[in-house]
Amino acid sequence: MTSTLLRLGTRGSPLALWQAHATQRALSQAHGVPLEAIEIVVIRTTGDQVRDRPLADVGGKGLFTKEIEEALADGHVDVAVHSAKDVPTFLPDGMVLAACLERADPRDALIAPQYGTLDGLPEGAVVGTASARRGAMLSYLRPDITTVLLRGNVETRLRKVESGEMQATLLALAGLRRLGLEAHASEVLEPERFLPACGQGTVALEIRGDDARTAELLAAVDHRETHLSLLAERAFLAALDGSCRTSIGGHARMDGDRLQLRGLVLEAEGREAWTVELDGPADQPEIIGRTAGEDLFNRVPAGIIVSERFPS
Ligand SMILES: NCc1[nH]cc(CCC(=O)O)c1CC(=O)O
Repeated sequence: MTSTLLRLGTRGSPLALWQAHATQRALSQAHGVPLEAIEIVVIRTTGDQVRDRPLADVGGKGLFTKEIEEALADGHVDVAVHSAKDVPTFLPDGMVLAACLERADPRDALIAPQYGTLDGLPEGAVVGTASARRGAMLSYLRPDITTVLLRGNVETRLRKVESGEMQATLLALAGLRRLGLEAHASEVLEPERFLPACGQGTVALEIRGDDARTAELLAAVDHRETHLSLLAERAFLAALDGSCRTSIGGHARMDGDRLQLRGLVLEAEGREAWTVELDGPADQPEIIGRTAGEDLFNRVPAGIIVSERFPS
């Protein structure tokens, strides 16, 4: 019998399981132990049980992470494996993001079986999404388009578009790839035009802040560029104090020893957008993120940014 080196907590959705298995593979390789030594523990979350309402109405961020963090706090698991994009801006006390796997493609993809591209969608087309950012961004670029709520897992969403219930949807390219569904992407949207969510495409590993043993084990799989980018993107979000009701995009990438961050806040209906671009030394991601966030915060009119800590 193999003894357990680490226990990974994850949701049970196909995407979450892919992430847990990727983490398992990376850790098993890095430490020269069999896959079975890295145990995967599936945990059901509140977010998994809500199908019919916008997530923001159920209580916003944390719906997909709370129960996993509880298992982490209780010591039932050593690591919580998350899609970085679904991790709330402010972690519970005592928890830290210790490591990131190498980022996959962070771009959003349009799935429009009949029309192909955003520009090719007919006047008044109906596009489904559950993301405030994607809905507002679409309206900003194409004010004639109607966005409707589209929830459910990736397969369910694709089926609704294929059946003609709506003309298009938008999904993360990374998620489509992980599920082997990339062929459904009819257009990949460049960050310059359609800024992804902070953390999109990144798998983040959360641990108890006082768990030095796990921190050391995870250091072996940490991808530096991804980690620095995530720190910048999350510091940007924190400075804006944004909830998932606020439409915020953010994307950082490294260029040599510099880190470049692009950030965006949209008015909820996509009537207006405010953008920021900032670069700085790559080893100061949090300063870059915070400075960019504060700059936008000062330029965006009151009422546009909904606070996560003091929800309205
Ligand atoms: N909110 C759900 C979610 N969380 C992470 C991904 C995709 C994978 C990733 O961004 O790492 C998705 C699906 C989507 O937005 O299309």
